[in-house]
Amino acid sequence: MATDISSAPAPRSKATPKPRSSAPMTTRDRIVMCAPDHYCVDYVINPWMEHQIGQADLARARKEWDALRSLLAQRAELLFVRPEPGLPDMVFTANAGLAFDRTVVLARFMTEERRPEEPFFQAFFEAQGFSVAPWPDEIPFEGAGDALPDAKRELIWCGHGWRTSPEAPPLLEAIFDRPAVSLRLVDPRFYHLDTCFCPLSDGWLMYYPGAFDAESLETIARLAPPERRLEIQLADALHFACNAVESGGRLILNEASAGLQHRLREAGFEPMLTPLGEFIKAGGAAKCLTLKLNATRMEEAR
Ligand SMILES: NC(=O)NCCC[C@H](N)C(=O)O
Repeated sequence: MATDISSAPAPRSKATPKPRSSAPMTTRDRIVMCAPDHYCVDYVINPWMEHQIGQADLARARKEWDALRSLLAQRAELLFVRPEPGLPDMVFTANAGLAFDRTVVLARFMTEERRPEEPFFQAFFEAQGFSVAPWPDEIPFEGAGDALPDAKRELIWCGHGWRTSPEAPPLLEAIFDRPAVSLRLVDPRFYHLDTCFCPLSDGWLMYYPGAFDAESLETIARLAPPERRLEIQLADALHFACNAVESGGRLILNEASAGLQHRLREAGFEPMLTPLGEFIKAGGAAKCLTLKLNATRMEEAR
């Protein structure tokens, strides 16, 4: 994969960290969410859900989700998908698909439990005026849970190994006309790429190395210079620190150790913690509860 990293920016002086914005000041992120009206854990499709059936507290989940929504609404435009009874994981809109400009690739879920969500997400995108890119039914793809745009490098980081097929990245490359870099996930606790990897603005990458095979770590090292790599410890990864949403100049996440928060500030980010423990019972946190509609052109960003 021939991505040129020679234009990577020089590291900012550690003495003068400044919060940065993930988007030009004139644009606001557009983010899709789905209210937890029907949220619960009533099946097990990842290790986080084991022993959690019936354990999610809906009132507390609603409070956590409302707090996340309020934080995001201060600086982003929010759009809402209608929650459907019997589809408790619809709250995790990251998995609905991957959208750029007016085109969306819809999820083709690996697990039977989540496949019934597909038509509802499709209806949402069509109502918003998106065109749905054709996708082969036999190739699982779990949307922006496993496909993370990197604006600086103009590529898409793609995870596979648990939920998304290794055949997905070349298809995404063709549809979105940008490189898709494959990373293999090897730890079942980090079953989606967004649970262990987070591309940030200015080419920064925050990730938990233990979630990847050796070849994938080499790929990351080849495309990102050490001064732009923020490797995190298992304890932070288990608190879903990588499952962060960068929006409006802030980095919103469930939890991060004091050490990680310090490193993020040194790198110029403004971490903002908001507890999401009820959703971690189903294996998701801030990033999973959101889907950014990516705009590559100013006129599309609104
Ligand atoms: N990691 C994500 O992008 N989403 C979280 C999905 C949680 C859901 N219970 C699942 O296993 O598919």
